[in-house]
Amino acid sequence: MSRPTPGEPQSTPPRGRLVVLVGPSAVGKSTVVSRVRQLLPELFFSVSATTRAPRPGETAGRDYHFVDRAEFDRMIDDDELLEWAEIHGGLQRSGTPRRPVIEAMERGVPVLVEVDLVGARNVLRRIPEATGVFLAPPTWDDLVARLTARGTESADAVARRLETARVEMAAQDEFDHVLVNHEVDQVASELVSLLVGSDDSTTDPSRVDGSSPAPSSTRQST
Ligand SMILES: Nc1ncnc2c1ncn2[C@@H]1O[C@H](COP(=O)(O)OP(=O)(O)OP(=O)(O)O)[C@@H](O)[C@H]1O
Ligand SMILES: Nc1nc2c(ncn2[C@@H]2O[C@H](COP(=O)(O)O)[C@@H](O)[C@H]2O)c(=O)[nH]1
Repeated sequence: MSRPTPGEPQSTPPRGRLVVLVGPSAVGKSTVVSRVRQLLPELFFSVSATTRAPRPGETAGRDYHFVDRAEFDRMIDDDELLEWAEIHGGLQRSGTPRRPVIEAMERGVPVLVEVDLVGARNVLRRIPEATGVFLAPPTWDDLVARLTARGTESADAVARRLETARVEMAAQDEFDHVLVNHEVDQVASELVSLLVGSDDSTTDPSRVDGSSPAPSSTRQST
């Protein structure tokens, strides 16, 4: 294997793309993310730290790093989080460990971060090259049906999540893409395109603004 000679510029891989996924509770973010992880095994999915308890079926280290409030506060104090937020009116705190995200991008690996609205705004402000994706339900009634059918929250928690959802739905225009989760496989493959660049606008001479063309289920939000 040949080594670079001293002084010779070393080639570094292009930074991996960072996609920030946001959407109201029960729109299907975790379901879509699981599918994306199957379709794109090289993906780095950012595992958040959270103070909430695991749901049935969730695995520590895969779905979340479940930590207590003291450990979460230590992570904030030691500046280990790229962003963090109080979720659902302070019911829980969740945050994105910074180092793994930056290191994966520097290795050229695509990165997917799933956060709430506050977290998404903070990541997009701190890392302007990131692509913001809002996952929307087909209709408000579909969202309510998914949340209640999941059956993981009390009636109070459902009401609080729907309050948060109204605020989140009103913010969808802030994002680069709005994907409507009619069908998990369709949305997952659109996210894969955004992560690995088959949407690359440089291959489309009709685009002169440098922006990415919209994937097929992207809705122009009004
Ligand atoms: N395209 C879809 N069509 C019908 N049901 C769906 C679809 N996508 C997800 N679901 C269902 O909706 C429910 C909520 O999905 P999921 O838990 O993935 O949502 P989430 O956005 O991650 O929620 P939260 O933010 O509360 O963690 C689940 O029961 C899931 O099976
Ligand atoms: N700001 C952040 N928000 C996060 C992070 N990880 C998850 N989330 C968001 O929290 C809510 C609730 O999620 P749940 O799994 O408890 O139902 C949802 O909007 C997630 O996107 C994070 O690291 N930072």
